[in-house]
Amino acid sequence: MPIATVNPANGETLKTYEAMGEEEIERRLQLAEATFRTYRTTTFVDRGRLLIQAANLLDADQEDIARVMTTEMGKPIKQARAEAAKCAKAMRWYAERAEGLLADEEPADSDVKDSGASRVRVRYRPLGPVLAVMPWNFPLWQVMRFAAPALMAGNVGLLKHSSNVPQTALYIEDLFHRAGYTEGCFQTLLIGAGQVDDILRDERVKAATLTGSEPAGRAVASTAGEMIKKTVLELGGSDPYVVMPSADIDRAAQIAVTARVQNNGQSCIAAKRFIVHTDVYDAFADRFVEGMKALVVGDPMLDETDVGPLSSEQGRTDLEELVDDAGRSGATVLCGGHRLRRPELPGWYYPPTVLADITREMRIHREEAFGPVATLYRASDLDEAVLIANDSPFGLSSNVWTRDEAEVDRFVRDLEAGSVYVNGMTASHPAFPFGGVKRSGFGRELSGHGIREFCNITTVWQGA
Ligand SMILES: O=CCCC(=O)O
Repeated sequence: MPIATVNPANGETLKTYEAMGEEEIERRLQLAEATFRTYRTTTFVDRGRLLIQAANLLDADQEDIARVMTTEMGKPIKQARAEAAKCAKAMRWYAERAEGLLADEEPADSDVKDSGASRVRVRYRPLGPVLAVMPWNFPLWQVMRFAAPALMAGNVGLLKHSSNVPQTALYIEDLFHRAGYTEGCFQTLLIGAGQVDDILRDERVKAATLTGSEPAGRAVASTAGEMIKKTVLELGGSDPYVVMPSADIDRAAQIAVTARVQNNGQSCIAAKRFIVHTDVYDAFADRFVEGMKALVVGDPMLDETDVGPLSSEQGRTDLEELVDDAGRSGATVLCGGHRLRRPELPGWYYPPTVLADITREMRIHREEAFGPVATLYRASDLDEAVLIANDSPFGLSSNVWTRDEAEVDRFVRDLEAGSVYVNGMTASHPAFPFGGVKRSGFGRELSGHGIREFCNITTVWQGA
């Protein structure tokens, strides 16, 4: 894939970039290593000051960077502004808390004594240059939620961003430089996917984090495994959204629409499979379909737009194929659907779609639908709802709607996912761990768990 900005709202190529060659990559790796040697010795106060400055600059740039993101990948402009604001919030969150999150830990006195020590401490030390392979869907947020904790922990970052968001990738590097970070603290590598493997194998790169597709995750994890390097993987999701009879059905249906179409339906934590108790199935389905039909699909630069184009023609083709496959196997299209009903706009649009009568044989039951397409399932009771919810290779997040605390306990006990959101939709927050199980990946981002992922957790044992 060429490194280029191609506007998904009209297919126009606006800017192309040459991939960096071996010499430039070598220069940047050397710089990362050299910078780490000194940056690792800076104080939390110094690091926090830099990160707050970057957050302030980002706030000032909000409208400009929002427009760049929308131009590069098509998200509605209001959501792009919110993404920039969320990044600044996470940067401040880590700037203010990293020292506490990484404070030395002291084991219990009895254990210290038992080990024969006079004192034992656990210290979180940085690892070194970390390679971040990031996706286009939240082009600023995905990077910042790695960069903010990594930089606060004393690591330095190397970014391989998705090839369709080069201007956003370059903006992030520039943002950190303008904030006062030395050049090697955070560098964007404009490279193709084929150049990642060599960089990951380089001894100077100590760890990697990847958010993206399962094949990309598998490739990075397998090289990292061979090289014995730590990785965090955040891959796909096909999150369940379970609605039980005691729920507020109007609200559950209203939030379901947002949960499915946020970011034009291209979010790993978007609710994708709607599993509804048979007693409230019809009521929920009517309201949900009504909400999906009412969405404004159109130019993502307009404030009134709810759903813009998909990020690429291939992305739309993939989604169409999933929907067509379901249709051929007997799914009922409650709204939206196949390409003939695609809105007649020049870009890569796809209409908000709801499919019912889903069976296990359909590809859409097992695969992630990366676009505004929802699948509806009917469950006869809680046990069946859990069975359907867990019948997926993915386990990123989950959503349940019920006012019955016993049911909440059952869902929390049994759902195979990295989080359970009750009476609300999944939304990442700097303070809460984010990540999944099964083929959604491993490791956690955000919170104290996220910042400790790329630390050398060091036991310091002192004798008498
Ligand atoms: O695509 C997955 C990440 C979405 C988010 O953190 O809000």
